Amino acid sequence: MSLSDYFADFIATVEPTAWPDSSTLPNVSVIEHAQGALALMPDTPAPDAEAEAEAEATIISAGIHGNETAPIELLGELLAALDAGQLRVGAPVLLILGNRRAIAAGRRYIDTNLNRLFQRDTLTRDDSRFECQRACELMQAVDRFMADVSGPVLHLDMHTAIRDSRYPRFAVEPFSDTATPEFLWQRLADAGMQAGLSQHRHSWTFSHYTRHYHGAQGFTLELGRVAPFGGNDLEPLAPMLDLLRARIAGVTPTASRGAPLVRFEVVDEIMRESEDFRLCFADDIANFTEFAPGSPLVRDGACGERCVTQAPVHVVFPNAHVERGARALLLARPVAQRPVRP
Ligand SMILES: O=C(O)CCC(=O)N[C@@H](CCC(=O)O)C(=O)O
Ligand SMILES: [Zn+2]
Repeated sequence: MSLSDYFADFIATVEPTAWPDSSTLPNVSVIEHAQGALALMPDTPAPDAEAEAEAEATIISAGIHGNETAPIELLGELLAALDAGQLRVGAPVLLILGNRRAIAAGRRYIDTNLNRLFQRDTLTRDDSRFECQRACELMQAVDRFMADVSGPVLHLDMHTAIRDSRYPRFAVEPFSDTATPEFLWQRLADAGMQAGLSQHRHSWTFSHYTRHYHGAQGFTLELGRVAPFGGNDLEPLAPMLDLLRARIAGVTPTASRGAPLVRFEVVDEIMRESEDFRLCFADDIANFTEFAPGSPLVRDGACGERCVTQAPVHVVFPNAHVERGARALLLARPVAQRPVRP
């Protein structure tokens, strides 16, 4: 069975799909850590993969939100290249397709937002909601992969945003006590990312999981705007595809040096507290739109109106339709840029 067929079956079938014993990839062990989560472990790592100062193993995930199709198409490109022998596995990689039922239905989620559930001890297998079951499986898959690899790991969890953005491609850095090394930010810039947004507190997303519990480097990557399958412009994502290919091959990416990311940090977040909740600005504003002090942001039946207080803020991921108690928008401010060395 090819990798492409395996993942296509995984989305299409309601029955569990098992990875057959015989792998079609030469010199690579394929291990199914969960349905839709395959580890590719090379018998002999590429020389670069061991020499690199950066993380050698990679977790590549797509489809955590079912309607975010560009990342699924990128994963499809990687699978096709692996199947055709055009891409060799030179470093361990865990390939994950997240929310099978939501992908098949073309929806963000079925029962609840999968990307808020990656927290140990709060989630149990007894919670029958589809995404709760899936989060348990994916956490276990990551734990198993991490037990098999040595050295640092990079997790790239690929998404697309609901709305336009002043920076169409941006990386969200989960909260952590340890800083992301500068060379990794530059790797993302080389891969066509335009901005970086650092979280100010735990958010229990998938990339936060690998970072928080396993000390991996991890990012949520926003790769443009949500579109149906076939409606994505993959051209601006070509440098990202190059980075993913290089990670799998265990080689240093050859991409040209991209402009440094514009860096932001989250300073606050606003939760939806009641059913009676609305945004005080047009529903179609772009991510990173700036609001001046005094501007009203949201009106909530439980908490009243929230306005910008002191300095201007940039609004990211505003969404009045999230579940009650969930994050409805992030407020961010620019981080002073370090001088660029020639
Ligand atoms: O456009 C939106 O409002 C959401 C796009 C998306 O799914 N973003 C991720 C970001 C996760 C993070 O904060 O790291 C999400 O909301 O899960
Ligand atoms: Zn998403």
